[in-house]
Amino acid sequence: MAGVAGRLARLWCSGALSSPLQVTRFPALQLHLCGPAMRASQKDFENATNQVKLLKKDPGNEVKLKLYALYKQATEGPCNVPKPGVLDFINKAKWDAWNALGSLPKETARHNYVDLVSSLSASSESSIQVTPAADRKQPGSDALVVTSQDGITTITLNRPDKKNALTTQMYHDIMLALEAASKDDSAITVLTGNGDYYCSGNDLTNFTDIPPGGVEEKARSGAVLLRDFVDRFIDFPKPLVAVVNGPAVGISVTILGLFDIVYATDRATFHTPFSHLGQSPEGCSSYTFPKIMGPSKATEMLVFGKKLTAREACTQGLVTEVFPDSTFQKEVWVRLKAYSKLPPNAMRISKQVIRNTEKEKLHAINAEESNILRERWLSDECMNAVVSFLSKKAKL
Ligand SMILES: CCCC/C=C/CC(=O)SCCNC(=O)CCNC(=O)[C@H](O)C(C)(C)COP(=O)(O)OP(=O)(O)OC[C@H]1O[C@@H](n2cnc3c(N)ncnc32)[C@H](O)[C@@H]1OP(=O)(O)O
Repeated sequence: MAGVAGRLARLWCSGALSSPLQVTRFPALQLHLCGPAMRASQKDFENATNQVKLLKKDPGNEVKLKLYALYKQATEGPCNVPKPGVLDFINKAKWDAWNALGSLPKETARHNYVDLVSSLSASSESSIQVTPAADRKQPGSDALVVTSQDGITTITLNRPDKKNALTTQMYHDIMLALEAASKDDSAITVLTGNGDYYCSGNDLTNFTDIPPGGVEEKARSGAVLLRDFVDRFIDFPKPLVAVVNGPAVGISVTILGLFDIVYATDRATFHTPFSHLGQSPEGCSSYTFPKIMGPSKATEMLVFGKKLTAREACTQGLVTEVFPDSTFQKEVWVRLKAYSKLPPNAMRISKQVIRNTEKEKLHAINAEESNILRERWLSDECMNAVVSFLSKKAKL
């Protein structure tokens, strides 16, 4: 290592690496420096296919056809299926668009697709980062989108029409995403939401999917899932940042105590209405919240369900910094990009020094909270609250 570092230092001082032109003399370095503008890799392409799902504005039929055609050309080559009948308008329009690309090489189609998506992302004022290359298995559904760029892996909750409520599948997908992010080459991992909410907590319809073993079995498997889910946050080895883009409810609030940084828009609120729902705290909040804000403020939140504004949450130490909504995305991502350039191993080790002494305790607390919740889920208080929400009688 010292030899490589020394050689690089000498090259740098001699000016050999100071000009972009001269970089071409070092093919290994060139590999790292060529971005989508020069050549769209398979990873860039995969990432662009994910970015499309996060576009805020509908790009219109013409662009959608163009995207479709380029995608097909990039993945399957020239149009190779029979022309649909004239009355099959939609499929015929798609076929025409694909066929019109003729023998365009797959690589060029891939490149054009990445370019087109990138221009759409820039113009859609997306609240989501423009993010190429992610070398990972994508989650099982569009409800979670994972992207990687500039040393940051971003896990985005993407069910804006349901206020990003967490389905059982999403818990599993978040765990997989954290597992992958812990091993990838990013320095920082971010959790955020798409749309006006950060997250409305546990999807209350999860309670309606009763297995053959009945409600007891449902409560038991729910507690196992909760424990596994929270364990991943306790053990996550890299700096973990919550970019809270809007109101946060339930478990999305409680696990914030396990994050290293929490940035919030001034539009965000923080709400843990456990008593209203006949439930009890999770995500280690029974320990982290009193530690962060003192027992009485924690009681107001966790027992009485007091909803905090972003500024109140910041004063009480749950939120690191609050930004005006109008500049939130810009300011936060500029900040995170700068942090992500810091030496990753140093950041990882410093996090461990800060967090490791508490890990065992947190695991024990998580186990206890999950057990208690298993009982709560079987209570009349909880069942009535869920039925009430599902029959649209009650909201928070
Ligand atoms: C296995 C691990 C278990 C871990 C346990 C965790 C505990 C918790 O997380 S407790 C917190 C549970 N969350 C809630 O109680 C929130 C319930 N939602 C609401 O009170 C409201 O929807 C809202 C205050 C979040 C938003 O109200 P608003 O009027 O702005 O929008 P809505 O029209 O109500 O919502 C739009 C749409 O989204 C659906 N939805 C929102 N939140 C949830 C949710 N948590 N579960 C299921 N569905 C949710 C809502 O029903 C609407 O759907 P429709 O458009 O189809 O009616």
